[in-house]
Amino acid sequence: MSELAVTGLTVRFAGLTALDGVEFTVAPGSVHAIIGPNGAGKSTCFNVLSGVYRATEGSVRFGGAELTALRPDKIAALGVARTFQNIALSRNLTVEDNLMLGRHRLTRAGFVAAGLRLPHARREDARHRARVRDIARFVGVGDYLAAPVAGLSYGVQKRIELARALALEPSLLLLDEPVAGMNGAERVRMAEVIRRARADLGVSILLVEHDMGMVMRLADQVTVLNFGKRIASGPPDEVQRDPAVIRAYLGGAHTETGSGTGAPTETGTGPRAGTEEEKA
Ligand SMILES: Nc1ncnc2c1ncn2[C@@H]1O[C@H](COP(=O)(O)OP(=O)(O)OP(=O)(O)O)[C@@H](O)[C@H]1O
Repeated sequence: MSELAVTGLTVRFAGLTALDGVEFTVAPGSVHAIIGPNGAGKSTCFNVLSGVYRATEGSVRFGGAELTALRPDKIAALGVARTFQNIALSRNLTVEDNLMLGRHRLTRAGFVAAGLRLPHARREDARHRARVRDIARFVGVGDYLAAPVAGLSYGVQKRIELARALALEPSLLLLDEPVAGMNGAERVRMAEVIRRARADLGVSILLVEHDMGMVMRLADQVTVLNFGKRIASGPPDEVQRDPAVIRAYLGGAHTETGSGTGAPTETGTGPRAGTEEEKA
């Protein structure tokens, strides 16, 4: 299992510095959350880690590789999978086919062998389908394998998105707002799946999430960004009490638009970090 080490990460877009010398480490098998007000640089950070954006400066090391030099498919091939804030599934395909697509990098038989249904390609296909069924059951969508994604509820689709990332057999999972737009019961369920992905599969998880209840409950370590800079890091309960963090969330410079956003404090001035149960 590898550690993810981010050092001096800087991203500039024309005149704007979206990330400014950001540093953090995700220990193997841990859950690390990145939080911060809107526009703090969280998505930019995810996009660099998954190869979608290029870093202007700095380094992202994982398993001996420098990720800033690699394209998204090469990063995925190193065992880094991500989910997206907006669901990125093929809506007209079945759940099973979406998960098989997520597994694409692990399949050896080429298109021709698979198309001709040669014996070795058939055996490989059966092996992958069996694993996909296991993963679907793991995230609680086993009953929907044959169903097209389009007709399924939003909460179920978010779990399929997670299953698709797990189908890659990742050692590091990047989760971009996994409970955004979910109701309370769906949030509780997703939190449990994420907890088990770490506990049972040993996957390291980097989480961007506005729901502070989720962050406080799931994360071992939290990094707080504001205007592209790291302003705090540490265990959730420490970070929650950090005056710089409270100021960043209460400062009027940002507009909160997402559900469950607000100060990760219990001061009563900003929305309190409620648990998922409280919100259910
Ligand atoms: N492709 C881009 N081109 C120009 N500016 C960008 C680009 N992507 C992000 N930015 C800017 O970089 C800054 C950081 O944005 P980013 O989306 O990373 O913040 P965030 O913390 O994810 O915010 P949110 O919580 O609203 O998703 C913002 O000022 C944003 O407008």
